[in-house]
Amino acid sequence: MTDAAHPDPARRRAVAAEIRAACLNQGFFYRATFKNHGVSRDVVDAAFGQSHAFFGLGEEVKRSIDISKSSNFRGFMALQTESHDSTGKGDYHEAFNLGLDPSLAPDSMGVGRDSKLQHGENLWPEAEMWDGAAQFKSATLAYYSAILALGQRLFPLIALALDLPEDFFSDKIQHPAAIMRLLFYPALGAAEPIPGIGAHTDFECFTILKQDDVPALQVANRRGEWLDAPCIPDTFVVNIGDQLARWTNDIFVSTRHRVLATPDRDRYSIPFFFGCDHDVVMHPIPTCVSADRPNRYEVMTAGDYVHQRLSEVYAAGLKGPEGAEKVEAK
Ligand SMILES: O=C(O)CCC(=O)C(=O)O
Ligand SMILES: [Fe+2]
Repeated sequence: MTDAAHPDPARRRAVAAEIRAACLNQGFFYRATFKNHGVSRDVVDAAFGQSHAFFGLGEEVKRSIDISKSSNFRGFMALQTESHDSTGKGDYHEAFNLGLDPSLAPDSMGVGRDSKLQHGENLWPEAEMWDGAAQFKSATLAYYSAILALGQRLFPLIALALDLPEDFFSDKIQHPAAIMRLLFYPALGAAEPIPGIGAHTDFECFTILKQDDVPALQVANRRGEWLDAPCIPDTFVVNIGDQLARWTNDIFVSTRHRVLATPDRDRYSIPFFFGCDHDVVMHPIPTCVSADRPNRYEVMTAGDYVHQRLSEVYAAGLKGPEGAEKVEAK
């Protein structure tokens, strides 16, 4: 997949057809990172460089921005804090979560019914604790901005792929509920295998994932068999999330995926979860319902849907910060 917002409509329709085929079948596709996507290699390299630096810090600095100090699920999550796996041992990764930063979009702050969940403060390390704090913030936000823009350019292609006008989603992604995570999967060594992240589907419309060169990601096909999603240099993996699967009346597939334990190498990845504005009412997409395929889902707002998913996650025992029912979780 190489072209995003190509000026030639025929080319855009061709790309959209490729996306449609991928989304109907496996819900996963690869996109070239640097070609025509406005995401520079420097921005990607700097974000990964800063991710290495951050996770290499001592516990004291990382814990200073622990997620328990956030009212909206931002900040650092220590190893095995969350669990997607039925063993309940906790996924073997550390994370740093952020959302749309007030410094990037002051006009989006406080917008919407549950603006706290959608938009709010991120937690950043203090310069007194880490002299690399400013660099960490600027590289992370540069990457966030680049991928936010890429996601906004992907929506018109998704619209075309669904036989909708290209601008169908434009008014629905004005204040996007986009959450990004820096993930660090330390080498397990000889320890008993624990999944890096247990099998799950993502909540939002789609995820734009950048992985490093350590293979560990797997996706389930329709028969439930696990297939490797290899690291293809200079690509993003894009996968459809539950919000879009639901909105498309299950025409698009939200695929289960997982990350295996990495025995002898550390692994880093950066997923970016792109949800639409929380006050959008997810009426079934008109091209996805018919007499033969009636709408399968209750109509609700994107925000209510995310809340519902979160309460399921919390009911399953993931401990959140105070006011957890108000927070974004993965
Ligand atoms: O690290 C990866 O490759 C995937 C991460 C993931 O699936 C998630 O954070 O939801
Ligand atoms: Fe995921």
